[in-house]
This record gives sequence, structure tokens and C-alpha cells, in this order.
Amino acid sequence: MRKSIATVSLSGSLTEKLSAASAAGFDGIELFENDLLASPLSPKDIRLLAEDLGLRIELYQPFRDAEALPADAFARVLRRAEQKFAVMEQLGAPMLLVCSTVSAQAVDDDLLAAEQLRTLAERASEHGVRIAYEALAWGRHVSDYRHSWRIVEAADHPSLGVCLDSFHILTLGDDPAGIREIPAEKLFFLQLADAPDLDMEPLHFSRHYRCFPGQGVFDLTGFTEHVLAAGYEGPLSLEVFNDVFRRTDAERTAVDAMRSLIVLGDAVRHRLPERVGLDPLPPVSPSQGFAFAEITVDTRSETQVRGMLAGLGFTLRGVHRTKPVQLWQQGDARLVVNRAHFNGTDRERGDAFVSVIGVETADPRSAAARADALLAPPAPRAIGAGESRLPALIAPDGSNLYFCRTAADDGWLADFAPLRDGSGAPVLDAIDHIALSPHADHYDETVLFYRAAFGLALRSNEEIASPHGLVRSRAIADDHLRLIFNVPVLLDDAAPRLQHVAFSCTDIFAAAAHLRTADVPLLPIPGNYYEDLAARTDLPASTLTTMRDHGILYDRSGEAEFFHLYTTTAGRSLFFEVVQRVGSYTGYGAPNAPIRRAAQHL
Ligand SMILES: O=C(O)c1ccc(O)c(O)c1
Ligand SMILES: [Mg+2]
Repeated sequence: MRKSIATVSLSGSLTEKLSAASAAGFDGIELFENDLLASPLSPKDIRLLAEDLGLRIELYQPFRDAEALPADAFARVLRRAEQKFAVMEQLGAPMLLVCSTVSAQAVDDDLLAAEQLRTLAERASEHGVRIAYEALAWGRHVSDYRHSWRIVEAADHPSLGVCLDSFHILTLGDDPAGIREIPAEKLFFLQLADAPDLDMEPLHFSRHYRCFPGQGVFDLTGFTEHVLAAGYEGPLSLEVFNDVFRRTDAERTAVDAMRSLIVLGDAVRHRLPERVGLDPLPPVSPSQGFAFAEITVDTRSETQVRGMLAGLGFTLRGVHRTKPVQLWQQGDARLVVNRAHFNGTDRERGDAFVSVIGVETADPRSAAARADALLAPPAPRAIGAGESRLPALIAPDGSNLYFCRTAADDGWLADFAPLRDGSGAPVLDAIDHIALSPHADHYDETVLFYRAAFGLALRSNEEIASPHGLVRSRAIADDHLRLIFNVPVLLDDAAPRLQHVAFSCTDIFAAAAHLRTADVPLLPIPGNYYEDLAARTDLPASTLTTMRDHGILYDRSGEAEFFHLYTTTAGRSLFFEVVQRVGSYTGYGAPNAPIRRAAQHL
């Protein structure tokens, strides 16, 4: 099916918007009137430009307050419309979107609305133009799609049909199943938008907070399934009014948009296998957890990070044969420490950060093929003679993803000259989860990408009331791979973008004692926290004393328990966590996050 995007969803001049849509692979656009009015290009030039870029102008919009009007007002509508039809002929735009009226002049009279829309459609047909009538959620008399369809049905003109917009329908909590009752030839246009979990008056919500399908809480898969099952053949068109997209890089937004449509198309295809024209994504290759995490350090932070790793029980197992890179390991937990120059990055000297996530999978090539189909660019890297060629791509947050089969004969471990085997029993077992901090402008994009690339489910979506600003936090996971994404709700470019790597263990008290002996700097937790814990749990006093001594935090969910502690921060941004899950605890100690954030500021 054709893929389209409304120009209102992208920033910049009309030329920039069209170039971005074309570069991202869209087949067409919805042209917003203001983008035309503000453009120095004539309608004919716009048509030629779109043609050059391989874009159809699918629709021109919006045309407002057209129906259910007194005769004199409707006469003015027709005059206004004639000019639009003439412009559309020059543009080569075949369809005009008419929004249900918000005019105080309009009357609540479906027959009058139908009659006037019929007249409008008849005039449009003389110019080869069709009219798609859309119920705005805040329309004065028409706000739901069934109502718009009743009027279109009554008007009974071949050049008049309905435009369905997922936002208006789903924000009112309307059931989209009724779409199946609208004849296919009357489904003129489909606009897709998702929205976050906010309870807000529809107009303001619509004009500022829409997001791409898969980035909010609406069921766009189910919605689109209804529309396609009804026989809709037109484009899937994204119409996303969003404050961030209005001001950030159009090319990037267009790629984000295209990725969301690819993910949506694949999901709908699974529901409607007989439907042609929906491209499949390469299937998810289930991950088997983290092969490794790479931490990039500079000469200043290297000593600190290495000191912490040694204290956490890691041993230096190997040095890379050609690069200033070390392999540290204990149990199944592997960390690669890469000494690099931060020149040209947004990192300050002395910082340390997670730069690569190595994902363990039985089939690295097909896992990478899926990430590639999700528009992740390949990671440029120098590969020395004889070194492993792990497929590597760049995720939207800038992290590199390496797809690994560690135990394979030609596995990546062979790139390291072995130093020695680890001595003694490991203190920690494996990487439990990794928490990343994408830039706020790329947050939704990043979470959608990781979810889709690895087939992970959204496990939690919370706000952490940190004393230095609200932080949004989403956890996505399957049984093996757990990722957290944190971002300040209000953009703060000066604040460190904290990241952490958490390690699992089976006895956090023993681990804490080891860390203490090894002089690992642990994050101190205030005594008040433990007074409160004593009051609300049955933890024995002696256990609480030990927890307080080591800064061990606690959470519980039913019978399942969670113990965790943190190191202080290495550089500005990176810290480590040690966790012990007891029973079937699947969370991350979210109630403790504000305490941790406050302690990190002390
Ligand atoms: O916010 C609006 O006015 C508006 C205009 C056109 C649309 O297609 C829409 O969904 C909303
Ligand atoms: Mg719309």
C-alpha cells in the first residue's frame, strides 16, 4: 500500500519537507494549505518538485466550515472552494479534505449538511477533485465517524466519501469496528496518528501531542485492521501534529515516521494475511540476552571505570588484538572497555558511557536484517584482518548494536588475546538490564525502534518524581533482554544523561560485603528510607541494618522481592547497579528511583 505523510508532521520549508519525505521512502504527501501559502513556489512548481521526488500529492487540506450553513454563508463557501479546486488542478492533487464544521453559524441539520456537501462534491467533480469529509473530535455538530458517514451516505454523490482519522476516533474512545460497515468505495482517505496516555481535551491534545503509530497507547493495529478489512485501498497517511516534530530535523522525523508505518504494516499483515500490499518485516530472532556491553572511556575516566569493575569482581580477560579495547568478565557478565577520544561527540572529557550493546542471538544475520529493515544505519567500524565481522547497526539513541553468537567458532571473543582465566567464584552473574538515556527529542523514536527490533513488550511506563525534575521511564523486555529508557520530562541539556548497567546476583548481601572490602564506592542511602522500610515491611531489624550499611534498596510485588544497590557515578553519566531478584519479581524497583536520583545529587 502507498505510504504518505502530511506536511504538517515535518519541520522546515515545503521543499525541505518534500525532500525529507522522499528520502525516507514515502510515496506521497498530504499538502497542508499553510505550507503552500508560505511557499515561494507556484502550485505548478510544487507539482513538478513532487514529481521529481517521486511523491504524489494525495490530498490537499484542510477546508473548514463548509456545511450546514445559511444560504449566503454557503455561497461564500462555494466561492472559496472554486479557488481551491483551481489550485488543486495545478497541484495535481485529487482530493480535498473537508473537516466537520466548528462554525457558530452552522446548524444541527444533517439533511442540510448532506445537501451542501453534495453541491460541493458536484463542483469538485467538475475539476476532477473528490471530497473527503472528516469528523473532527471537536466538531460542532459532527464529531464521530458514524455521523460523518450518515451524512455522506445521505448526500449520495460519487465524489464524496469519508476521511477516517484514527486520532479523532480513538481519542473519543469510539469503537472502530463499525468502520467495516462503510462500503469500501466510500472510504476515501485514512489518516493515522497515535497519542500518549494523557487525559486531555481533544483539540489541544490533537494539535500538540499526537505521535506516530506504536509510540502511544492507541491500538493502531486493530484500527488499521478494521479499515483494511473494510476494503480501503488508498494510502496509509500519517497526520501527526506534534510540537517536537515541528522544530526538529525533518529528515530524521521522516525516517521515524516511515519506521512506524513499517512496523504497523507488518503487525496488520499478521492479522490479515490475505491482504496484499503490506510488506513483511524479517522476523524477530529471539535474543538470548546481553552478549556484552561496551563502555567508552577516555584517559581520565579509564582508571575510575577499571577500578570499579575490578572491585565489582570483574577480571581483565583479554585485550583486543588491534584496538585499545579490553574485555572484562565474570560469570556471564561481559564488559568491553574502549578507550577513545570524545572529540566530536557530545561527551565531556572524563565521562564514561555505554556505547555498544552486544545482543546474543542464535542468528545474528537475520537479527541484523530486521534492524536494517527498521532503518537502522550500519555502524561504520574498522575491522582488522581475521577479526570477527559482527553485524553492527546504529540505534536511534546513538548506541551501536552488535549481533553476536559468542560461542561460535568465529565468535567475537577470538578478537581478544586471552590474558588469564577468572579466579575464584564470581560475585555477579550476568547483565540484568541496561538503562539508556536517549535525547528527549528522540525518546519515542528510540523506544519504538528497540521494541520492534527485538520484539520486546512495554513492561512499564512511569514518571519518576526526582527532586531535580520529573523523569519519564519506560521498561521494555522479553524473558532475556531488559532495557530501560529514561529522559527528563523537561529538556535539560546541562544535566548529565545518566546511564547504567545492572548486574544480577543470587546473594546481594555477600556481593555487598565483597564490594565493601574491594572499596567500590557505593551510593549512600539516607537513614529515613530505612525507618520507612521498617514500618512498611516485615524485614528483620538485622537485615535492615545491613541494608542501611550498604545502601541496599528494597521493593516487593506480591511474594516476589527485589534488592538492589548502586555504585556512585563514573565520569558524569555512568553508574552500576547490583540486583537480586527473589521469586518472580520482574520490575526494577521503580518506587526507589526518586531516592536513588536524590542520593546521586548529594
Ligand atoms: O486540528 C485541526 O484543525 C485538524 C485539521 C485537519 C485534520 O485532518 C485534523 O485531523 C485536524
Ligand atoms: Mg485528520
